[in-house]
Amino acid sequence: MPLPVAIRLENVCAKYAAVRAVEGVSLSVHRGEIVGLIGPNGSGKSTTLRLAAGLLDPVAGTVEVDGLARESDPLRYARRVGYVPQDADLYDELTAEQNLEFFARLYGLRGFELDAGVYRGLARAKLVDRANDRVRTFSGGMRQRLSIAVALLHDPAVLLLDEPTAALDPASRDALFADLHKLRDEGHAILLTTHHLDEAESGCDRIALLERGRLVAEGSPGELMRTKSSGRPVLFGHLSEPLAKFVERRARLRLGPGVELEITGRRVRLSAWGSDDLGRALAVLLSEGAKLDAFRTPAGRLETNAKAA
Ligand SMILES: Nc1ncnc2c1ncn2[C@@H]1O[C@H](COP(=O)(O)OP(=O)(O)OP(=O)(O)O)[C@@H](O)[C@H]1O
Repeated sequence: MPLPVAIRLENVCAKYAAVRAVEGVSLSVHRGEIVGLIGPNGSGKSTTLRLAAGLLDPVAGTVEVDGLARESDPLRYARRVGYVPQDADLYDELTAEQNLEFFARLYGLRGFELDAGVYRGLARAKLVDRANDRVRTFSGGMRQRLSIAVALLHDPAVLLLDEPTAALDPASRDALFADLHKLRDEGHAILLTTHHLDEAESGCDRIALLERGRLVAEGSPGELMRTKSSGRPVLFGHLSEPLAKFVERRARLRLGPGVELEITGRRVRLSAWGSDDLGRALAVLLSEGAKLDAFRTPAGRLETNAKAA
């Protein structure tokens, strides 16, 4: 029997001035479950997460954690939610311990509770032996672990992560998912966004697919594979060096119709209508100077196709 629902979005809509970013999304995440929000750029993933975090007010619909509507008690709601933004909100010039202490004080921890929270955070982030090192000396994986430990300082039931793997290499990404699986098994409800279908497929219990602000499919990775597989070839890669924005723009101009290129941090996803087109697109990317460490095209894996949907 599934554990109770921890976070529930019911028919939620969000706008930025005239831009309708999320339209009528209903989604629940149970305790002991990891749900991955996927979708193309601009489909509303981050906005949905910000709604769930209580950082953005919906223009319609309700958002609840453990049955508590945000508007009824915003402070209690905030205590139940941990949010890890895309760019880690850490202080580079402070040490790991000082960062944890700073945020723990903001959460109102004092005395023994404060000391215990900071130590638990260091242990959770596997940074006990780096407690006194400044964050600016940390790798992407270490920063990400520390950000998650900060988000969990007040022991929330719900953990929300925006593109948590964007700046991670494949080994750190796998380590992150191992940590998330442990948190899930401890009973946390986890909602995360990703561009990468392969990691949603292997790391999440359920996937929700957004397109143009609407939830267009939801289910286990297996279910979505059966209903949404389009056979469109896709390639996942990892850049050994970040791609300059102007190079990315130039490559996009040359890629031609039907080719989709998504770059998140160092992670690359390229898809096209056919294998030949995909090969040509890869050649364009490489000729523009992209340095891909590794790439793979998982045959028969979950792939969505916004144009054909
Ligand atoms: N602060 C903002 N002001 C105005 N429009 C915004 C703002 N943030 C997002 N939008 C718009 O809202 C829509 C949804 O954006 P959102 O960032 O939620 O999508 P996303 O799926 O997370 O995209 P990405 O994968 O690129 O991060 C887009 O049209 C975007 O341009």
